[in-house]
Amino acid sequence: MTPAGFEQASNAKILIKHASELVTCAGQAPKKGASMNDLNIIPDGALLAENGIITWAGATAELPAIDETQYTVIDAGGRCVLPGFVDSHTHFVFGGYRPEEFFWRLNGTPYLEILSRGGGILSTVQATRAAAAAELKQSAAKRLAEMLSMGVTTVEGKSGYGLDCDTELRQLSVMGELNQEQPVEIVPTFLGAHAVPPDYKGKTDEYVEYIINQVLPAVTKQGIAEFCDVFCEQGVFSIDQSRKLLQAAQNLGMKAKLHADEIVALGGAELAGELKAVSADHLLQATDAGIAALAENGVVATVLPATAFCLRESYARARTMIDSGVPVALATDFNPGSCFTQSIPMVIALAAIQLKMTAAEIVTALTCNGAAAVGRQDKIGSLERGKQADIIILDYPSHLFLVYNAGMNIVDKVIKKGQVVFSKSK
Ligand SMILES: N=CN[C@@H](CCC(=O)O)C(=O)O
Ligand SMILES: [Zn+2]
Repeated sequence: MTPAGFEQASNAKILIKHASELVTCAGQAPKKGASMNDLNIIPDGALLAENGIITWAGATAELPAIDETQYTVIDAGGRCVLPGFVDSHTHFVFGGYRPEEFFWRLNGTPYLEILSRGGGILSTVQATRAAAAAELKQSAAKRLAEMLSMGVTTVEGKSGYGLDCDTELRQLSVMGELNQEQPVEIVPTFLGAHAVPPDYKGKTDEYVEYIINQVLPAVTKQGIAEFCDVFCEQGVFSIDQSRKLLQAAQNLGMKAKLHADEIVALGGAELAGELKAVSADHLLQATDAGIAALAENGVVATVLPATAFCLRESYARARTMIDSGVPVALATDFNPGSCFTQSIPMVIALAAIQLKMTAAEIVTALTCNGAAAVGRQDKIGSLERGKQADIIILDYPSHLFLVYNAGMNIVDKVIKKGQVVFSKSK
């Protein structure tokens, strides 16, 4: 496995030809309802890119006349080519680990009980506060490299393990630096309202005021987060507290996301609709009314089946969401507690088997709908003229193998902005 140097010239020209399937995912994004099955596949497809941007996509037989010696030429040799995956919900910058918690949960201690006893998220907060930026950066870089090898070309990353101004800013600036230094594009999200820190125990309203009055302004002043998120959950942040915080963030120009209806049906999906949040995530317990609110307001439902699996909870009703016209994205939720896996193959397997999504819907959910969940659908998520050349080449001829070769990583090559940044084969 050879991750090629990201520092290579980005003005390189690249030609990919003879893709058995060029899965373009072209068209309006996000896709919803039946259109989530529209992958717009070009058989025996080809693609040209220059300066990191796709200039042409079509059938190999119709390639424009070009001087191939000026291009990096990749013959896909009858394999499937598709847009890079967007992992639109992760918490990949953190200190410490919590393996013991996984087993407490398996033995019956609920996730929220561990948190209310001062463990869970709060134990990662302690470890993250104690970690220097360089240490956080080193472990995060390794996690990004693992994601890249599974075809992830863009990842959303959340703060939320500081719960104080300094550490939240440190997590976000680590993401900013990594964004410049390695190929996986990072979309930073401020999650200061991830839990109530010990010094504010029993004073959640005061903590929300602290976030609104002190931390949010510092984050926006530095311009280091695009989204603001909140863990809207029973015993964590209420609907009213979440609304107040997200409205304050929206007033400062940030876009909203919510951890919604994960453990308890609190009405987070309805709040996401009311606020016209970009995405509502988890949604294991979302009600019919909540799903209707997402559909009416075009909120992307980011479904995280690996978390439900690791928590042994019932899965989000992705089928109902799709059939109700909600644009659905899939993501890993990689974090040190509820879901310590960045495995895209696992997410795909769970989506097919447990969420009953089709292979095409899964590809849509991980590409153009994932792009919409991070507000970048105009730049990434599909292979069409004008979009960024973020591309995956599989080991096999069809996207169906992503599901069929259950739980396996079948990504052979990853191209980011027109450069080969990961290659399993020569
Ligand atoms: N549920 C809230 N936040 C994370 C878990 C964070 C943690 O347990 O460290 C999630 O999305 O699953
Ligand atoms: Zn999360």
